[in-house]
Amino acid sequence: MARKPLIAGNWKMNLNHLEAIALVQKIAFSLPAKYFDKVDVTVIPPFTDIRSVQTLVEGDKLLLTYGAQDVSAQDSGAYTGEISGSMLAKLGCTFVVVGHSERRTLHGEDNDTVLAKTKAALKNGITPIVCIGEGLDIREAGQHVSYNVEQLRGSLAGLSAEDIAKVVIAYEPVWAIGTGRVASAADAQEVCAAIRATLGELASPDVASGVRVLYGGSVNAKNVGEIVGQTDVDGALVGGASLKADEFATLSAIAAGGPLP
Ligand SMILES: O=C(CO)COP(=O)(O)O
Repeated sequence: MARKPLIAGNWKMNLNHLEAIALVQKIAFSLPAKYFDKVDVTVIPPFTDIRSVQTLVEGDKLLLTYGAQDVSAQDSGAYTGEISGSMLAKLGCTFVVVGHSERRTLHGEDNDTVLAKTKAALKNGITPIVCIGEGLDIREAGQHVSYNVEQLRGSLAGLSAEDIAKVVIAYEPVWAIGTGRVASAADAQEVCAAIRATLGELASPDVASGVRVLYGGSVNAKNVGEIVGQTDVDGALVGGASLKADEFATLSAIAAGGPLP
């Protein structure tokens, strides 16, 4: 099944709502409509920027989409500081990142939490981008494939094939995030292929062939072509390079198969 590449820019805790508007305008200007037939492009700003991004995207009928970096596992109630899936749906979010390694590490999110948040996204019609990835110790011990397969199984445990068909998976080796140390294209392919095989077991080969599996970790305009050229890599979750309009537009164009803007 042909899978349309997805380039998702995870801004992390960067840019206020005014800076967000400026960046989205620049990206949209740099990436004319013709590219969007061949690549889906989404920005994932902090919560406080989303309303402004929504107003801009809807007002100017931009073709890029947007999402959030996290979602509560709860529907509503006494959960100070949490943001619900229905709130994000109301803001027009297409995607939500779930289980990013920074949340797994800094906020103690385990697979059960990630699963609950994945369900919260699905319940509200938002596509979860479920993140998995090994640390350097696991990679050096040669355990990365089995580690990622187990993390994937835990993060999707009990979901129906119909639900699995609606998720995006992001493989982000922790040692490659923000370090400038990108996994080789072969490394990315090895784990992404194992992810797809596992999705085949959890759902069906047919479902697995339609699910987008992204790579993330020091992706930039120079390395994105080789990475998304791999059979089982369907795009990228981009951190640092997504904060620069020109670079993000260029790498999105490369993922679309060109030409460069
Ligand atoms: O964590 C990432 C995206 O979610 C990757 O970040 P960098 O692209 O800055 O390495």
